Amino acid sequence: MRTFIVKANGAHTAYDFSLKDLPGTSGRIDLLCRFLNSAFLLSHGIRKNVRVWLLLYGPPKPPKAIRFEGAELRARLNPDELSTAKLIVKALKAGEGLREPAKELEVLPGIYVSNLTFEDVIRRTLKGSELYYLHEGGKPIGKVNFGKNVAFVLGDHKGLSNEDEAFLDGIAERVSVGKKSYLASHVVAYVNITLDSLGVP
Ligand SMILES: C[S@@+](CC[C@H](N)C(=O)[O-])C[C@H]1O[C@@H](n2cnc3c(N)ncnc32)[C@H](O)[C@@H]1O
Repeated sequence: MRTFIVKANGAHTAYDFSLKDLPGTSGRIDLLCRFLNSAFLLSHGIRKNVRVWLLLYGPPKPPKAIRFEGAELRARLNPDELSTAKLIVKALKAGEGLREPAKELEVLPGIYVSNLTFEDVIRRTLKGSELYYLHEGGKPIGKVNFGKNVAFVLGDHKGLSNEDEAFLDGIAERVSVGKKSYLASHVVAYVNITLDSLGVP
């Protein structure tokens, strides 16, 4: 099982943006759409062994956590950003009335929304997976011995904050796919393909 956790510090937590201008109005939800597509899509199918947590921390009411489960997804993830953005909008609308800190609401099969924090999600994930933080300065990915259940944390276009990094220190090994800073959606595609070649489920 592969889990990808992306912390999007500016991504809006309510549907107060324009689908016609995602990069300019949503706090970069366009980036999250490309991330989801790279995490799940194969040429003719979907990766059922993938879970993605989107942690949205932008205005007006952070946090919002949206979980996508490959094994349960029925809604079509298409390569275009707009249809993926509409799934995120659906989740944000469904989560508007949520008050409980830990309750997850199923929005569509395989898509859940909650008020879980980044730290909550990391703690949950640690119970069943080895945790890695994808970072340019980390250990080269080819030198890591991965187990069966692996989880990776990534930042958005601005990267993780010092506080987020301090929280991960000691609980997540830093792993790198190269010295250059790549787009998060490219990194997740590279990690998926590398894990495929290493035979990691
Ligand atoms: C666009 S990058 C963020 C760049 C941002 N300027 C920074 O300084 O962190 C988005 C995320 O992709 C991951 N990433 C980018 N390049 C990477 C690399 N070479 N190896 C591992 N992870 C990488 C990191 O998790 C990063 O936070």
